[in-house]
Order: sequence, then structure tokens, then C-alpha cells
Amino acid sequence: MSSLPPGTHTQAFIDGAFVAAENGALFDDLDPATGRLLVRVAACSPADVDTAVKAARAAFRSGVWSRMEPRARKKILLRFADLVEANGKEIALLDSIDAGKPISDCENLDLPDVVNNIRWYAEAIDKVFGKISPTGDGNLGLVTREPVGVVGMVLPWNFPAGTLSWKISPALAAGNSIVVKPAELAPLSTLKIAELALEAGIPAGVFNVVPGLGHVAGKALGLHADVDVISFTGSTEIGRQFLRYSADSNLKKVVLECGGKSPQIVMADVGGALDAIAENLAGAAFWNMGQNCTCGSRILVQSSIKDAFVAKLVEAARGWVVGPPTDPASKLGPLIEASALERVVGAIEQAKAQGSRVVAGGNRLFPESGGWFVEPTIIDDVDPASALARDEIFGPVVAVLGFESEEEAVRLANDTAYGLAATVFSNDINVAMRMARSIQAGTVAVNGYGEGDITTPFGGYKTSGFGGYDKGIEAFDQYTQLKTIWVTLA
Ligand SMILES: NC(=O)C1=CN([C@@H]2O[C@H](COP(=O)(O)OP(=O)(O)OC[C@H]3O[C@@H](n4cnc5c(N)ncnc54)[C@H](O)[C@@H]3O)[C@@H](O)[C@H]2O)C=CC1
Ligand code: BAL
Repeated sequence: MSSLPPGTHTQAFIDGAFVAAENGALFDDLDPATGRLLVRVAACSPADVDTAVKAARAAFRSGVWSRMEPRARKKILLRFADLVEANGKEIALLDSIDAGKPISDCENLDLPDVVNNIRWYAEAIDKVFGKISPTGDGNLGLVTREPVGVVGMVLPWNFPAGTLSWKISPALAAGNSIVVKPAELAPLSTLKIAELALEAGIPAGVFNVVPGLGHVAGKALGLHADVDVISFTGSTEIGRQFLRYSADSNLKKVVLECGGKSPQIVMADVGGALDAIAENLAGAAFWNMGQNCTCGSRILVQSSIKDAFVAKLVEAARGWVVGPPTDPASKLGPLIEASALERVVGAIEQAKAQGSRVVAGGNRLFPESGGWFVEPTIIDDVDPASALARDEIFGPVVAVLGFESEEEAVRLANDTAYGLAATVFSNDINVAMRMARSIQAGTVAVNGYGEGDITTPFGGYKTSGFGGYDKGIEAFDQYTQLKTIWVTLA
């Protein structure tokens, strides 16, 4: 068992200092690999959230960051990225232990992305201009972009540092102050990154962190009357809550990135590519233990090649080795919490009872460890109307369904309340593009699972998203306010 790095922060970070919750409260942060207590973390109350928002507002009003020249903010943010990179191993270890994520993913995928994301928005900010509108001679219309003010961020646990970087990078680059509520299931990397932000020169009060429980600290942030924007990633159910909080408070802007049930469609014309596609889709389904909003949890295969494909998928699943998250050989670690294990195993049992066939995995692993490990699982002949085909399972469980025609594949793909991502595999570019245009999803990948990169906007159709985008230049839209200055010329 690996230990937390010495000096791991567990207190709130408010106005440039680590502090206990005002009432001294703590919550238990458990180790997903053992089920035992990892560490106790400050449980911020509504009063702590209010203190953090006040610090953020004061910093914003002072102009120390919000009115700093963009090129000076850029310089500090680039220093911040360098510090995150220099401390990358420690941040990766925090996420691996805290969230049960495989250390090789944290070190080789998540952390390089975090550093790149901060740099990308830092580099962009002194290149984003306002405009002069096309008026007649009697007027001058200036359209400028201003930071919105105080941004609240409520985060998930599945990519703790990664999702943080999607949100803080554009918000800070644009000149806002932020108050971050990390998930109580994995708050530790956020606290380390806040320390590095201060060290890089981001002024006290600009970057605050209020760890705590969702229905206490998250709710207080959502309802706070002096928060201008909330950016949330998590379940659709809690996303809806944030819309209610906004309606019940100050009509703050709300940006939601919620769940998905992303279809992966394999057309029969792919011919000899079946091995590579099976490898790719095993990764799409099992990466991060399937705890991924774009998880390829539904594979739709044209019936004439379904049996051949499933055999190859079963073979590919063998490469997804489950083990302790901090072991570099592990490709899968445990699920995040006991209730997740219960939900995932329950979904497998329900599918079996409904006549589906478990063709790989299906069981809990290493129960003696106390951790919440489960085998990568493939379930064939899944009923399109069943929960397994329609609901987000958030575990390493993939449902395989057959279809006859392109039209049926698109109908099945869209037959869900979600619309976050999809992939189409076809050797016919006309088929692939027709399907890409017909599928209701924020990201449709063609001939290879993927979420795009930091240059592409990421958001969802239907109940997968609301109000804006993470990533891309478009993310600046939610963290800036357009202002028109209309000048009457004499
Ligand atoms: N889109 C995604 O990447 C994610 C999707 N999910 C989905 O949500 C399911 C449940 O996972 P959870 O961790 O319970 O997600 P969640 O939506 O409950 O938690 C996400 C964040 O919201 C906060 N929160 C929880 N209840 C709140 C409330 N009443 N008011 C304000 N903030 C609140 C949490 O503290 C956390 O920071 C997963 O099984 C998965 O299906 C979860 C995490 C990430
Ligand atoms: N797939 C990365 C972000 C998320 O799951 O929310």
C-alpha cells in the first residue's frame, strides 16, 4: 500500500492560506483500494464558503488579477504550469491513491494534459480581442470582453486534476477569481494545485478551495448570491440542482457537464480492422474503470459481424489487468466507493436476470483487500430497453447490442436521455459522415474513440450538458461577459 506524500494538504485554502473549517469539522476520505480511512479533510460549512467567496470578490474588485495586463497574467500562468509539471509525480500519486486511478494513467495521460491545458489558455489570453462593430459615421460600437467576476466550480472525482484544469485554466486566464469545491471522494490534488498557484504568483484570494460535502459546501456555493457563474461536472441529478440553486438565488450562469451513455457503432464494412477496433473499444469501455463521462459503455455492432467482433473484444479485455492503483502494471484500479461496487455488480446481475449473456468478467475481485475492485465485464445480447443499455453504469461494464441497418444504428444511438459522445467505425466516409451528423452528441469520433483535445469544445446534447463548454476557445465565453460601449460621435 502506498502512502500519501508528506505534507499532503487537508485544510481549506482561503485567501492564500490553508485553514481549518470554521467549526473544525472534518470528513473521512477513504482509500478505494482498501476501503479504509485515508485521511480526514476539512468539511467546509456555508460560513466557510461565504468567507471564500468574500475573499474572491475582494481580490476581483482590487483588480490585482482581473485588471492585470493579459501578458502579465500569461507569464504567471506559464510559471504555474511549470510548477505543476515539476510537481507532476506528486499530483499524480495523490490522484492515484485518493481516487484509485492507475498511476500509469495519472502520470502519462492526466498530468501532461493538465500542464498543457494551463499553458494553452495562458498562451491564448493575450490573443483574444474585442471588436469594433460596423456602425455608421455617427457612432463607435466597441464590444469588449470582461471577466465575469467570481466563478464557483464544483468538481467530480473521476479526473480530479484533469477536470480542475479544464475549468480553472480559462477562468483564471480571463481574469476571474475562483472558489473550487472538489469532490469529497478525491479532494487532495486540488489542494496541492492551489498551493502551486500561489507560489507561481496568482495573488491571494484569486484561487480558493473549499473541500466539503456536496449537500453542504456545494449547495452553499450554488446558492451564494455573490457567485456569478457555476461550472459543474458530475451527475445529471445534481446538475439539475444547480439550475434550481441559480433560480433560487441570483440567476447566476450555470454550465453543466453531466453524464453519458456513449454509443460506439461498428459497421460491417470495417473488414480486417476488427482487431484494432476491438482493442480501441476495450479501452473506451474500461479506461479509468469505466468511470468516465464519455465511457464507451454501449457497443452497437452490425449483426453480420457481431459474433466475430465479440470474440475479439473478449480477447482485448484480457489485457486490462486489474490491480493496486499505485502499481505501474495495473491498467484498472478499484471503483471509487462501496456504493459504486454495489451498483455495478447489481447492474450485471440484473442484466443476467433479463437474459443477457456475460461473456467476460462479471465478478468482484480481491474482496480480501477491502477495496472495491471489479472485473472488466462484457455483456452480449443486451435488450435496448434495459437499464444496462440506457443508464450510466459508471463501471467497467460494456453492453453489446446488434443492429441491421444504418438507420437502426442511429435510432438506437439516439435512444437515450444523454448526448455526450459517440464513435462511428466505417470504411465508407459517406456512411461515417451521415451518421456523425445524425447522432445527437456533443462529440462524435470517427474511426477511433476520442474526446478531442484542449483545442476542441466539449459539451453535451440533451441531459448531458447545459449552458456552455469545457475546453476550446469557446470555454472563454462562459468566463467572460461581453460589454458594448456605444459612443455617440459629435
Ligand atoms: N460527468 C462525469 O464525469 C461524472 C458523472 N458522474 C455520475 O454521477 C454518479 C454519482 O456520482 P457522484 O460522485 O455522487 O456525483 P455527484 O453529481 O453527486 O457529485 C459531483 C459533485 O457535486 C457535488 N454535490 C453532490 N451533491 C450536491 C448537492 N446536493 N448540491 C451541490 N453539490 C453537490 C459533489 O460533492 C461533487 O463535488 C456517477 O455514478 C456517475 O454516473 C459522477 C462524477 C463525474
Ligand atoms: N472524460 C473526462 C471528463 C469526465 O469524465 O468528466
